[in-house]
Amino acid sequence: MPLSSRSTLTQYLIAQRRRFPGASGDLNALILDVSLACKAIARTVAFGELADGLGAAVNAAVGGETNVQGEVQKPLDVLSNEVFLRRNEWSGTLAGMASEEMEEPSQIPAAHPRGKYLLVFDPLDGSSNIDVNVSVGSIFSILRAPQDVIDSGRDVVEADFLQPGASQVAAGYALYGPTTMFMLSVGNGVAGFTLNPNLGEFMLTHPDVRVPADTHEFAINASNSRFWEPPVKRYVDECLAGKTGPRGRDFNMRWIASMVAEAHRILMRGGVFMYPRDMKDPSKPGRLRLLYEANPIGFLMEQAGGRASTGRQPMLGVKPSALHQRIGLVFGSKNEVERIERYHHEPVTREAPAPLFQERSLFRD
Ligand SMILES: O=P(O)(O)OC[C@H]1O[C@](O)(COP(=O)(O)O)[C@@H](O)[C@@H]1O
Ligand SMILES: [Mg+2]
Ligand SMILES: [Mg+2]
Repeated sequence: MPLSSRSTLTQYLIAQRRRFPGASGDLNALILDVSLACKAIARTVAFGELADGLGAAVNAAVGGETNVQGEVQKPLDVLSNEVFLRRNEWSGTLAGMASEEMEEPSQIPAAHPRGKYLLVFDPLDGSSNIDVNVSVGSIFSILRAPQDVIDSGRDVVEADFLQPGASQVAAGYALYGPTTMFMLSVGNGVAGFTLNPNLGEFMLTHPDVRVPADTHEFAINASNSRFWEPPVKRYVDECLAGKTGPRGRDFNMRWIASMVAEAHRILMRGGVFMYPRDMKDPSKPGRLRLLYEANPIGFLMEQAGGRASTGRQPMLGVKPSALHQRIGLVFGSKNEVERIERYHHEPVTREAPAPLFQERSLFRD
């Protein structure tokens, strides 16, 4: 059956599975469970201050609790994490899960069947935006469990998850915006689905998402400019110089403070996003997390013809060293990301800085 805008996520997955005649269907079952978790979170997010049990405290800190990142947990962070765990632990497709909100990997309870995949997620990205009613989302990455985990059915440990982004079997996110969307790649391009609230179904509305190679839109938290490394300063200064600078054209800037929403804008119309490594806190080589933010978004970008990088090397080639590892992240339109990488590899010469870098930078120290 050919796919159309009336196709559901299930129908799309069935069509994808035909590429692998021997496939068990476990991956499809897992993705459908993830999409169900996202629907449940979408409902809660949509109720806002009215959400049951959350009430006016919807965005207050949970009794001052912090997660493993040392960041304040909101009730919706905790609730979304629970929804992901509960929705996915029964499917029989998973060997284990890991999340931004849990220090250690989560085991599939002994009474439940275990499977061959690992699920890693940021249950709510951009949660500081909840109280101002700005888009948030859930990001997920699916890896194959190491063979000995599959064979023995043993408990998972951190090392099982430390696989480069190129090993992802599938990745995606749900965006809880004016409409709820589910963006997915199973390694065969990127497809986008819009939640039909009447049917409660994700419908295929964006069958083949492509990121334009060029853009005149960039996104970065400019309040960190004094901590940026020279290649990032140079790139931003050149964008800001617009028509009068070396780029010879004007750029627009965006910052939503919700990475998943920025990624969505870039998938839809191009752009470049940067949360680069900087000198703000030497103990943190970047703000965003490799396994459940940078890698899944990087996978989608690359699958849509864009590029994802640390600034120095392709993101998907990085071998992770820790479950909650942070990393500098640059992604979006291919030609711009490649330019930023080039700036990182060019030697910084004090005598010949980028034209506007020292004299006319709007973001000078
Ligand atoms: O506070 P800043 O510097 O604007 O950072 C915003 C960034 O933090 C994040 O919200 C981090 O994600 P979480 O909300 O999952 O912790 C990103 O989505 C976003 O890009
Ligand atoms: Mg996040
Ligand atoms: Mg989060």
